[in-house]
Amino acid sequence: MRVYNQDLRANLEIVRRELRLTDNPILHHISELHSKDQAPFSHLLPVYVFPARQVEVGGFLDPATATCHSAKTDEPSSRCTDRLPEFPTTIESPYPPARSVVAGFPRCGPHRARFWTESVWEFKNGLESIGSGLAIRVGRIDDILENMLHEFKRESAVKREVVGVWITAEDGVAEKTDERNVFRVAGLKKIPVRVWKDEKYLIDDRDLPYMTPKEVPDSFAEFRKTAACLRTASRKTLPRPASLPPLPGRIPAQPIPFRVPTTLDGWIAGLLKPLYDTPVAAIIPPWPLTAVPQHADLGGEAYALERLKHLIASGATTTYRYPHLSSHGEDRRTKLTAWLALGCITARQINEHLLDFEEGRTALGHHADGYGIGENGGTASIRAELLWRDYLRLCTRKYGCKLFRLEGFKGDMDRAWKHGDDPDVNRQIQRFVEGRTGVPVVDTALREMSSTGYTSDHARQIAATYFGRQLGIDWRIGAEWFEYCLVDYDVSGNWGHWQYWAGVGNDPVGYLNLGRKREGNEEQEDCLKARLDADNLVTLQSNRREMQRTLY
Ligand SMILES: Cc1cc2nc3c(=O)[nH]c(=O)nc-3n(C[C@H](O)[C@H](O)[C@H](O)COP(=O)(O)OP(=O)(O)OC[C@H]3O[C@@H](n4cnc5c(N)ncnc54)[C@H](O)[C@@H]3O)c2cc1C
Repeated sequence: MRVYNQDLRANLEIVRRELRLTDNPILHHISELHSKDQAPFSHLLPVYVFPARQVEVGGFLDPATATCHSAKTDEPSSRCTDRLPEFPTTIESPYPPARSVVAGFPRCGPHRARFWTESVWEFKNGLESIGSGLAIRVGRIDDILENMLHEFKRESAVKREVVGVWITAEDGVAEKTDERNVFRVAGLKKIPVRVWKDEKYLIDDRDLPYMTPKEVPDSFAEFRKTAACLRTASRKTLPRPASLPPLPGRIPAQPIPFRVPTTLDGWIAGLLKPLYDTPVAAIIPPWPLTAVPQHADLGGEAYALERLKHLIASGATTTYRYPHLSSHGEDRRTKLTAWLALGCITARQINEHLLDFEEGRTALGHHADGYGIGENGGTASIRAELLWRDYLRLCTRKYGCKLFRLEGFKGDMDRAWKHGDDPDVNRQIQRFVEGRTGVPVVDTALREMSSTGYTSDHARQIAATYFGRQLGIDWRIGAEWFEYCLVDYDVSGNWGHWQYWAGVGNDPVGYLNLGRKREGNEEQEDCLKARLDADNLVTLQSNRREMQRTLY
């Protein structure tokens, strides 16, 4: 009989878009149990998987696992082991390329890939600072889980077992499939799975008045009524955990044929490498050197909080949405979305900071206009915008895969869409992607987005309206292009808005007439002035002059 000197009972946490320590329900709960010595496990293993269906992971294929091919016969001969192969090799990924369904764009472009990696890495550093760590892997969540559960128990002087798998719920269709697969894999080993609520939104799921997703109204205005007072609609944030149970000693490695790096630079290089080889990389025109990117921030929780504090201290949260006041430029928009999308910060953290400022509870922002005098137009607008995020997420919950259907939530089968198989339409798509449509305001938005990963809400609306309603092209291609470009890509935010502006989503939407092309593009210029408030245009307009020098 085998004698164990000590049991190792590990809980496995599959980390998703909750890349933060503060206001993190799972970590808060574990930390509480750990501090009272009540945790039902001795070790915690947080695991993050870069999903192969969303981001190209070919840059991590390990040549040492390649199948060697004879130069003459080109037939597989043996598994390569510890030396570089003599003959050309093929390393096959077990996963299909991460490409969009309609147009075949890579699903995640360089701006997001970098920001995402930085955010994961900073989360890993944060976990290490409180006694834990993070195993970062690539592939499919269920494959990694299966491998981990299998390898975990391998020969050891200590009895090692995984006693639970925890994961946070998400509403996207593919994310739901991942969840089901986690249940399947863990179920085969009789390991219980616990699904936690996603708490990065403004209004907590438990406070919504709907019994089922079907009850979510098809109009934002209607939904808005569910939270009469947005200031108090949010729950309290959770404190940063003081410490966590340690990692189990031996952590199963990344399964072949991949090998994962041990540095941030290695991760970024691995994710960017396949992108440079795609045709898309070659067609994006260069960003004019003198133009200032509006979103040049780094990924990770610390940077998100720094940005939020800066917005409050500078008074930008008070002047938000007031185009004629003095805060032109960089701070006209919060630019918090990329962090929100990855869960580096939560909407309720933003709300809580705004409340502290409005009530003068902390010294932050005490020199700024609006300090200590209650809600103002700016802070109220930010809350209203954050509610939009909540709403779009609930629409995804309600409509599932209809989010990606051409006929949209409305099921509008009457519209005749143009498709890329027509050569003329294909050329229009190409020009849209390149930011060379000939409509300056659209081109400015598109080129800013592809070059920097960000453009403002109004600029996005204009580009989406132009593509979906003016050109009448299959709007999903535009949505897929945005998915590639945007640093703040979020499945509900992007696809929900594209439906809306293409006129197949919820809420009746006004038609944003960008005007026909004509001499001097005066109409577009007027439209630009009307739709894009002075805000980011200080940057955008000076960028535009630079761009037009390159473009026209
Ligand atoms: C075609 C199109 C595609 C979009 N794709 C995305 C996307 O992939 N991911 C995404 O998060 N948002 C998306 N949006 C919504 C919006 O454009 C961005 O949230 C906003 O531009 C982000 O900039 P910001 O952080 O400076 O936001 P601000 O304008 O400063 O707003 C503050 C916060 O409110 C939220 N917010 C603001 N405007 C909206 C809005 N219209 N809808 C929902 N939430 C909003 C954001 O979380 C934002 O961080 C899209 C909009 C359009 C028209």
